[in-house]
Amino acid sequence: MLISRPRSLQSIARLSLTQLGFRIVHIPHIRNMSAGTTVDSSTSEHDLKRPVMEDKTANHRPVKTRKVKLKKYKAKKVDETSPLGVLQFEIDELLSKEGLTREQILNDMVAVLNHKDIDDNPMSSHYHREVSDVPVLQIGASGDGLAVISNPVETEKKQVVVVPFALPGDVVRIRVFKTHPYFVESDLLEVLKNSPLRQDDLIKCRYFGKCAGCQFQFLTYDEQLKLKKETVFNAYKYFAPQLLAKEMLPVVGDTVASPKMFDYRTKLTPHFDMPKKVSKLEERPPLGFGQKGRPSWRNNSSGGTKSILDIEECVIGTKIINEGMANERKRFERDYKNYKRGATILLRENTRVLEAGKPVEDQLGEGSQNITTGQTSFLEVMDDKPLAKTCVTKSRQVVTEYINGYTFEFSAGEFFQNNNSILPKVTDYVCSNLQIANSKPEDPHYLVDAYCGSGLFSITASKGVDKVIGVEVSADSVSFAERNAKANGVKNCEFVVGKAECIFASIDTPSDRTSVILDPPRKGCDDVFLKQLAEYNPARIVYISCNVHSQARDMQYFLQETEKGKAYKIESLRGFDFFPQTHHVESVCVLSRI
Ligand SMILES: C[S@@+](CC[C@H](N)C(=O)[O-])C[C@H]1O[C@@H](n2cnc3c(N)ncnc32)[C@H](O)[C@@H]1O
Repeated sequence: MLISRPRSLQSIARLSLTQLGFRIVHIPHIRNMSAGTTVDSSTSEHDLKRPVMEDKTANHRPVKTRKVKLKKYKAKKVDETSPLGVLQFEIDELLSKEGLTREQILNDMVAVLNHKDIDDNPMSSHYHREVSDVPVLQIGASGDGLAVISNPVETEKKQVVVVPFALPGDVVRIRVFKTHPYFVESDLLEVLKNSPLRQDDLIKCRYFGKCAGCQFQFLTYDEQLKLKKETVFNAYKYFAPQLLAKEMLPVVGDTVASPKMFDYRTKLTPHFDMPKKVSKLEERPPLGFGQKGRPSWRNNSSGGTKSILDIEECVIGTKIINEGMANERKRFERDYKNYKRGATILLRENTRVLEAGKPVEDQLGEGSQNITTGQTSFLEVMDDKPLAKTCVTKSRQVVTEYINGYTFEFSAGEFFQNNNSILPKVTDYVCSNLQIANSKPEDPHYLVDAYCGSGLFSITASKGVDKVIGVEVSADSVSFAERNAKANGVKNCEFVVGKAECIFASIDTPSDRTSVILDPPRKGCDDVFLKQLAEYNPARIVYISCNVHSQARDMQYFLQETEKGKAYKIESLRGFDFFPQTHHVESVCVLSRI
């Protein structure tokens, strides 16, 4: 009789008998099947219901129906431009370098989830194991190392393993702890041989190597900038391959450095979880940031071992943010029993220009307080004028930033760029790239700032143009954009609450005299918007993005799939390092009409 089995069961049987090396393998449902059951190959891999069958042997008793419930493997749908989506491209690239195919690295998820070995251990215990002497081959956009190891069960196969805190050229010992179809996740246990890139003496933070926040502290800053340049190039290689093939990409420019490499983050959000099945906290839970796996390579116990690390200071946070964190931790120590569920604490830097002759304390406003003295903590800083910095913890409270001579106010909980040290460079760069070629000073010049937030680019670019129209979906941000324009004496900006996709219906500025700034959220722009943008046909486009992968996808769509987009070229492309010590890169792509 022909036995047709679903693929995963076939592979379970094959694994069990030929590759595990066990004498007998206890797989009762498979033994029954091989006694003559036919399973339609269209049956779900995961939920097999055996039909009632007539046993043609001895006594004609019907075989009882038995339901075999296999645990399902549910692959989550991922956005291609998310870190997991990008990893798929990086895996393919690694496989092609190593002369491997996807079939050779496919893990049998059903076996991992359902199978037991002769000693009744779950099959996952074979997959999830320590592996030593693993050479790390490449580094991905998320800052994790990638390597190839042998499949522990199907020995002719390999596995791609993601190793956080590992660099190409490192040789490491790892523990594999999670299996996915095309890769496995691991913890870095020990670095056996250092990559030439690795400089552990540069590490400033005792939580580095454990905390999910930073990935690059052991690299020189130059190396970090080089890696980010590669990330920009790779993003276009993966998501805009047609542009690469048709030589429509300029050479990626050097990544623009952040003036501050540490002490730059003006916003941090430490959090804590309520332990499961606990309605009242009896001991203070860890308060800090997420732990990246269970690494042990740095051999220290800082931060504890829970999934949230207890973190007292953050070397990339500004000084006043760290003071606020110290205050809020003390307050949490005192009040944690009052919390009924986990929470996030907002820490946002606020800057005020000090008026001469008035006590500083009277000019601070609300902010994180020292719980012993009840005083708002502050830092006095001398810039071109005397400033006081405080740390705001209430999301509706208004905070102020000073950038390139402009003042910006916004709600502490709303979007605003988090590294103010690099913002003068970025705003200058954006302004200089909005200039329309061959225009005379007397020619009118317009700017549309789609996704304008509280007006950062609209206002800083307003001098060079006759009129700015900003669009933003958050009404709160738009009211701040209006308020910021007024406070800075800027009269040529108009802000609209609405979706960027709707802006073009109401824009009446001549397109060949108009430049457009795009600064969308991580997911990028949608096709409807890009089509309308192409139809509008502006003279120049400056696309700023915190996700270079969605930017690359959008650029290919705009230049290849829209009618009028074909009449543009990418003039320049480069990263800005808004987040030193981390893998993040902000990308700026400039388009002009051919
Ligand atoms: C990355 S932020 C940029 C804000 C601003 N350019 C800045 O640098 O401060 C993206 C902004 O887009 C807004 N946004 C999200 N979806 C939008 C949409 N469909 N139309 C207009 N604005 C949107 C968000 O509220 C957010 O303020």
